[in-house]
Amino acid sequence: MENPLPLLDDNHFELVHILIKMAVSLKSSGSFCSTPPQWLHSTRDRILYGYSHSNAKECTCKKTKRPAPLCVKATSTKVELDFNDPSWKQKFQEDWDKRFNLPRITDIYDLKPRPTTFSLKKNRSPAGDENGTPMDKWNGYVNSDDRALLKVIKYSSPNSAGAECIDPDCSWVEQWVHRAGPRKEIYYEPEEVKAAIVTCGGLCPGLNDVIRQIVFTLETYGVKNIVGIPFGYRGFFEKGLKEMPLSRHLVENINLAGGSFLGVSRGGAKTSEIVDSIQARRIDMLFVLGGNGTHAGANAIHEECRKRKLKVSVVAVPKTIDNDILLMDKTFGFDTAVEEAQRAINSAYIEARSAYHGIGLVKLMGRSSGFIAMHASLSSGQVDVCLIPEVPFTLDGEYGVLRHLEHLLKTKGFCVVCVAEAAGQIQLEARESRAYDLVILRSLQELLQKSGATDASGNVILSDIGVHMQQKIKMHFKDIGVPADVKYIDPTYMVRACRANASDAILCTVLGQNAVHGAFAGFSGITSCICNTHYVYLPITEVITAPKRVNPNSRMWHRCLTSTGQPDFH
Ligand SMILES: Nc1ncnc2c1ncn2[C@@H]1O[C@H](COP(=O)(O)OP(=O)(O)O)[C@@H](O)[C@H]1O
Ligand SMILES: O=P(O)(O)OC[C@H]1O[C@](O)(COP(=O)(O)O)[C@@H](O)[C@@H]1O
Ligand SMILES: [Mg+2]
Repeated sequence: MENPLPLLDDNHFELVHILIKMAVSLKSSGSFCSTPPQWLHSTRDRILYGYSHSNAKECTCKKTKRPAPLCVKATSTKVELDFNDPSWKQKFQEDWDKRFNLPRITDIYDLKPRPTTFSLKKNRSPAGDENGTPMDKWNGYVNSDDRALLKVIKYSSPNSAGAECIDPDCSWVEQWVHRAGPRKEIYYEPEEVKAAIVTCGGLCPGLNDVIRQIVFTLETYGVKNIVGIPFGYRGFFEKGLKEMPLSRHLVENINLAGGSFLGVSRGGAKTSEIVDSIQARRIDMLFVLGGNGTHAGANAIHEECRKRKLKVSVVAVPKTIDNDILLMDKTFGFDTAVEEAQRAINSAYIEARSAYHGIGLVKLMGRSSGFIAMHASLSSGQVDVCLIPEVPFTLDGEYGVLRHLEHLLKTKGFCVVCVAEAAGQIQLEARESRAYDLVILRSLQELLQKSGATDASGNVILSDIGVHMQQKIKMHFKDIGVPADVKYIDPTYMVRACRANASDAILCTVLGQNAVHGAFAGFSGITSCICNTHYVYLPITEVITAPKRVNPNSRMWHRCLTSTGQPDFH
């Protein structure tokens, strides 16, 4: 097949860089820096970015005509901040509060709450316990004004490792998000509630743990009508797929196995048909377990329910081994995937170590980010080269990976390479254009052909970087006449089909319970997650603007480099 993109030399490459920046600048209709920002995150109507000091004088804010580091357009309400204005921080925070405000069914309905039926003190009625102690003296509930801090590091300079700054001085700005948990007042009559659970996307360790906890918690509130929607969103409209009644008894042991008790699927999400089905089935609460695609779907369902004025709470729980959802510490399943992945790395190490000039090669999943590869490399401690999509690399040439492998065979006698599924193949997306995306585009051209094919959900189907590298390594050592024994391991589906490990099982338990508390509190269009070690609710809109990626300037990536000892490969 013909390469759709010509190979570019450095000058042309710069030119493409400039053209893309112009496109991004037009698309986001915000100010844009003429040199690549250190980090940038934007959507069509929102753009939030920071600059390194070295870039400080080089671009201009569209509205204020000040140098770009003095302005940031940070909100969906299009607030543009002028950092010379002494009240910029207050403006930022007001806007932040608006963005992170949780949508709730009372936004469209005038509903009166009722005292909760959720109590861990079994013998107390909402009116008071047998000793007359009123429920409101029991401090087991989360107050609606409780908040958790999203960021806790105060960077003293934008040049601090991994710094994420709002203004050029990297001032301390409080970014509060809503604390998750049971509220004293609820907006549903549990006896009348019909609750549904659906699991979408690819498999992930912990799906069954979350399903189980949602059922347990719903029953604790007094819900009797709980159903599972089979095979993802497809189960809402595909004829012949029947909803499954769920109870504590039925789901008691499902956490002992991996996979999803309800089944999963990709694609086929037609929001209006799904909402028709929700209406016809008289579902009041919908719990959606999935990744970024599923979250986008959940938000669309939430919006459509609002449009139709349906009293339905849509609450998501972030699932993906890729750990690629914004703002949260991690998604459930990620820890387990890393643990399994390091077993594959260990096997590759043993094979390589035991062979004459052995090269162990492991490919790990991650559709758009290298978190599993980075963490498995760190946890195993056996990796000499870790390649992730966020960091550019070349295979050939003086600074290429192959030359380094030669060096490792010569000095150490063997080596282990861990490559992330998307390494060298991240698509350039204008809305999240970063300096290194452009280099990745180049390495994509050098490394692989793009087929342009997508899966049923619209995710780009990547080329097999593992097989490609295996062939390249073999050919290279044959060409230079050095023996090399390459052993390639692809543990892909083994990594995600297993049951959750201990830390994921706890995470699933908390997130599942909190999802139910969120629905009873009347929230909708939210996700139940962990941020900065605390359990919180975030509006779905804030977590789906782009996939989360490894920050090459972060301490974690630097630690990975320290551990592998690899050089820059470009
Ligand atoms: N932008 C979107 N809007 C609505 N539904 C979506 C969107 N993207 C994906 N979906 C639906 O969400 C489900 C899961 O998406 P997928 O990308 O396969 O997995 P994941 O949610 O794990 O990322 C699929 O049924 C897909 O059709
Ligand atoms: O072969 P499948 O089922 O399409 O899944 C492949 C993808 O699933 C994942 O494991 C997880 O993806 P999701 O979280 O989007 O489901 C990716 O790492 C991988 O690219
Ligand atoms: Mg996904």
